[in-house]
Amino acid sequence: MTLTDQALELDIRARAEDGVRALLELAGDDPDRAGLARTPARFVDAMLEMTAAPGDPAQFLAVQFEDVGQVDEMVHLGPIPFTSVCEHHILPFTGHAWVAYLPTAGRVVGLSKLARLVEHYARQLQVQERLTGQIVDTLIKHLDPRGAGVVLRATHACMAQRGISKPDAVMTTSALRRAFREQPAARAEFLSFATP
Ligand SMILES: Nc1nc2c(ncn2[C@@H]2O[C@H](COP(=O)(O)OP(=O)(O)OP(=O)(O)O)[C@@H](O)[C@H]2O)c(=O)[nH]1
Ligand SMILES: [Zn+2]
Repeated sequence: MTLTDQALELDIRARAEDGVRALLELAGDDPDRAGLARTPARFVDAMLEMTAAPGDPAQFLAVQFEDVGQVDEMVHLGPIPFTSVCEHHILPFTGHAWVAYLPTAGRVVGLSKLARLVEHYARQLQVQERLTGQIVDTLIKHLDPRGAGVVLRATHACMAQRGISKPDAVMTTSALRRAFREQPAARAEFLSFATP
């Protein structure tokens, strides 16, 4: 990062903290009282952490195993807990992901990579439908499996703590590709795994 980039980042950060101070004032509080003095900095840090999109799928999905024998069956991981941030209200949505694929010969990844994939796309400003599609499409792109599917179930703080105030309403989304979409048996097998 150049000095100019660093100065720009510091300037954006200062403006972001000023924005949080303004929000606190708008909410009728005193941003200078002791309990709130570091809140703008903490909030900005939290925001950066929650949207940091850890890891690079192209790198961690490139480590593929060829010596696992003939893998004809579905590989499935879930429930994988995740938390993401709704891009409309910048509030969390939290739940579980189920991820599965039907490997192409020699294209199997370590199980943790499926959880890393969920984590990568969850730690961004999101809507649940896009998050679901990005996870499955990245698996398709890097593993070229015969089929893949993702189900997400989550509760959204923006529906729980404001607005319509329905704390327990669960949003379910799914994205099915190739055999999971085209073959009823593969679809049924995946969806039977992907239940709470
Ligand atoms: N489809 C979808 N909608 C979402 C997601 N997260 C939040 N929302 C919805 O995004 C919508 C934003 O609607 P707007 O009418 O622009 O905002 P709003 O006035 O705050 O909406 P209310 O929540 O109905 O008060 C709301 O209906 C949220 O429930 C998501 O992941 N997917
Ligand atoms: Zn929202």
